[in-house]
Amino acid sequence: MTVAVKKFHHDSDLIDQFSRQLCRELERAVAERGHAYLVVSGGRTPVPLFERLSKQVLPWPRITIVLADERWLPATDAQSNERLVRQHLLQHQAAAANFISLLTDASDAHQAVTEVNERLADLPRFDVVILGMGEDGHTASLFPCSAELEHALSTADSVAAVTPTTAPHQRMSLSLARLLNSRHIYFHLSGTNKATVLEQAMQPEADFPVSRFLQQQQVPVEVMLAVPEE
Ligand SMILES: O=C(O)[C@H](O)[C@@H](O)[C@H](O)[C@H](O)COP(=O)(O)O
Repeated sequence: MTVAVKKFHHDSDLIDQFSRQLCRELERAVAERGHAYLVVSGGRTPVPLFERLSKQVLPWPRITIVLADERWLPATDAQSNERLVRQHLLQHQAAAANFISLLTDASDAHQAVTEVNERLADLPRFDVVILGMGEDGHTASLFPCSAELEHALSTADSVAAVTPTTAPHQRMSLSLARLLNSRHIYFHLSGTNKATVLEQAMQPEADFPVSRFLQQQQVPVEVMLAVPEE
């Protein structure tokens, strides 16, 4: 399956097209199956997309949002992905959406794996998964530097606890298997550095965590990439 890469020179053009496409897919999922499941990522890149999506008229009560990964922090922390989603996505029209948190009261993410797996156990195939990527080739919290990487890439569980050594905070990440149990995966990327890493990660011999998504044959992948004009 080939990866479709759509390049934009302006973030705003990317957001226009991406949000329209997402609306169509979410509407279609609700029309066909009665409910839509949307997975979103944290980090800085998705903020303008979240803000745009939050204002769209969609059947939000029939849409459930899950994070691809969470930093193991209270949901009130400025670095929390849940806080980001609550502040920028679950607003306006989208305030009516359902949200499933990846957080528990446990102080260590490893202690929370069973509880979070149970919380996600009944979820069907995701309709749309939106992932980001770091310049080290991580996606979700599948960090190349972490001791738990092989487990997170091979487990049949929905989630894995991950301790990155090159990024702050312990994480709870959806596993590779759970993320690939989806109908459509998007990567939302911005900047020339990420464009370069993407190109490397798409090579057949590349072994970045993100390569597991770019090289698989199971789920269609589309990259929405904003790079300034040369
Ligand atoms: O919580 C997180 O850190 C993520 O979900 C992570 O996978 C993110 O998508 C990338 O690190 C890109 O982050 P930026 O958009 O901030 O570059």
